[in-house]
Amino acid sequence: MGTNPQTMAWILDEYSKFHGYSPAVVTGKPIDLGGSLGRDAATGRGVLFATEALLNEHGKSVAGQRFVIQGFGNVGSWAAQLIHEAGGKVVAVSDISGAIKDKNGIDIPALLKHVKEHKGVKGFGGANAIESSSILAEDCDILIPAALGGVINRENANDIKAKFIIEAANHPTDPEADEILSKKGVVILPDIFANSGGVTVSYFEWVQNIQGFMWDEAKVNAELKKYIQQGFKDVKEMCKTHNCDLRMGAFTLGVNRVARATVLRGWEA
Ligand SMILES: NC(=O)C1=CN([C@@H]2O[C@H](COP(=O)(O)OP(=O)(O)OC[C@H]3O[C@@H](n4cnc5c(N)ncnc54)[C@H](O)[C@@H]3O)[C@@H](O)[C@H]2O)C=CC1
Ligand SMILES: O=C(O)CCC(=O)C(=O)O
Repeated sequence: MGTNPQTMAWILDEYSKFHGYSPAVVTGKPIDLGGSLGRDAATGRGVLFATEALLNEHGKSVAGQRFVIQGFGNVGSWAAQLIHEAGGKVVAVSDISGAIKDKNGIDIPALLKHVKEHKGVKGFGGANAIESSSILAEDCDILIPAALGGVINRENANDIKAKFIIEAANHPTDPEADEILSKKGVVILPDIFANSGGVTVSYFEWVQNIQGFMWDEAKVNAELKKYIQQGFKDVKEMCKTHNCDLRMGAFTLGVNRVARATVLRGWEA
């Protein structure tokens, strides 16, 4: 949070001063310095693909669903834009400047223009201002926390009306809230899967850097979609095998992969 490609350019420059030009040392760089096409949108695009996979599993699609998004920076604004393009209705949005709501769906291209000019959602004429503190409890089908960690906790978990939570931020849900929401039947797509589009395309950026080659954006997006869709199937498989929720399924899948590699290298199980 609070960083951008310029920040990554400075890290590249500092490291390269001491070790020679080393583009693969940091990801999320500007395109002109070895960044990957599609990295800017990747976390939001991954959120869209992951949400589509989850909704399909429940016999639904993004089109027509009502979304609330907390955070309108890199992740939140890209997620909003792509969800809007896919026919989803973004009914409320917040950022550090304030929160806005329109139950008929916010005009996201107009909001993006407003945010570019005014550095925040506050004052957007196409929706009503609401209290920032109420954003997580707004009526919707799908809640996307895309700002800070720890925002969903035992104080507010019972007020949440969404049926699905897509964890675009890192660690937005406290363990106590997880338990409360699970009892309410809310399905949570965990951060380590839901926001993995970012690190996946960062991995693609590293692959391109070490090969000294650049993929076009269509290839980046197509590879990302493939990985997210396969990842969802793998997590679901783990959930079936261990009769657990998506968070436990995702953790079990990850830990198993590392454990298997460790044992194959000759370490004791
Ligand atoms: N950018 C990426 O590729 C990835 C980001 N993430 C996570 O996603 C989250 C958002 O990251 P970015 O969008 O990159 O950051 P960013 O700095 O571009 O945007 C952060 C947004 O959150 C808003 N915000 C800050 N405090 C807030 C508050 N108290 N209430 C409401 N909104 C608030 C800001 O106004 C801004 O709109 C973080 O948790 C980050 O760790 C996770 C994976 C990848
Ligand atoms: O781009 C990356 O390598 C990781 C990004 C990420 O996961 C984050 O910003 O939290």
